[in-house]
Amino acid sequence: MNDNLISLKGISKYYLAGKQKIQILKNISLKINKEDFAVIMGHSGSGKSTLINILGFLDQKYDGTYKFHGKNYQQKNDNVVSELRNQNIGFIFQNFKLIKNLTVKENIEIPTTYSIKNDDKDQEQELNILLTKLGINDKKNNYPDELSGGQQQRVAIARALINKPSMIIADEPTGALDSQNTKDVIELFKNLNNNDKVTIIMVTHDNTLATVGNRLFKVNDGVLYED
Ligand SMILES: Nc1ncnc2c1ncn2[C@@H]1O[C@H](COP(=O)(O)OP(=O)(O)OP(=O)(O)O)[C@@H](O)[C@H]1O
Repeated sequence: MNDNLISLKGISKYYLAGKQKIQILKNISLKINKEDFAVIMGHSGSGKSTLINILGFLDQKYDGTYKFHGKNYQQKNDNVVSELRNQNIGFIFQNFKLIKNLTVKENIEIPTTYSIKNDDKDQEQELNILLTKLGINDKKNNYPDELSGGQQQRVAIARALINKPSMIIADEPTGALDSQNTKDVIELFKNLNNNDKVTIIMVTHDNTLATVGNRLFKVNDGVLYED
């Protein structure tokens, strides 16, 4: 199967520094298929976050063409793009980005506030399945501060998965984790990719993770290479 999910053609991105236009991404072309687990590496400041912000529809200001499932969303209004993001993409960050004064359960349910309402009972069941799968079912009513780093990242992963996204974008998801938790997160990603057919795009600085996916990309000074 070679089902195309993402197609970038000639993507360039510029920022203004005073009057000077600085090119951050340089003519990037790329295809990612549904079954891919793509790892993106590169030096600090090379443009990785800029690239995944575009892939995740967090940034619509770029030159070139981005097609998702064969469709171009660059000119669509914010509501259409938010819905697309909410229903298709789960985001995971290095620092978890959990909300401190919400419980684990409440944090995970945040994305469902904006989606078409499931039956409350279905949602509760869905949440329990997810928490059990991630080994944090006993932490449902705890606050993020009461959890270890590895547990907090699993909460963030549950939040990313609650709407059943077709794609996960993970920016340094293991950057704040020890080696055992890193292994667990990668195993989970592999499982999601293999069994649940979730596309994974993961940025990492960790050389030991270069080969965990089936695709390896390197960004060097705004230019993308496939290894
Ligand atoms: N809003 C902005 N305005 C101006 N320049 C920016 C902006 N955001 C990013 N940059 C610049 O774009 C370049 C690429 O940044 P980006 O965050 O994509 O790098 P990165 O590869 O993700 O780095 P890191 O590994 O440190 O997270 C950097 O030189 C950065 O300073």
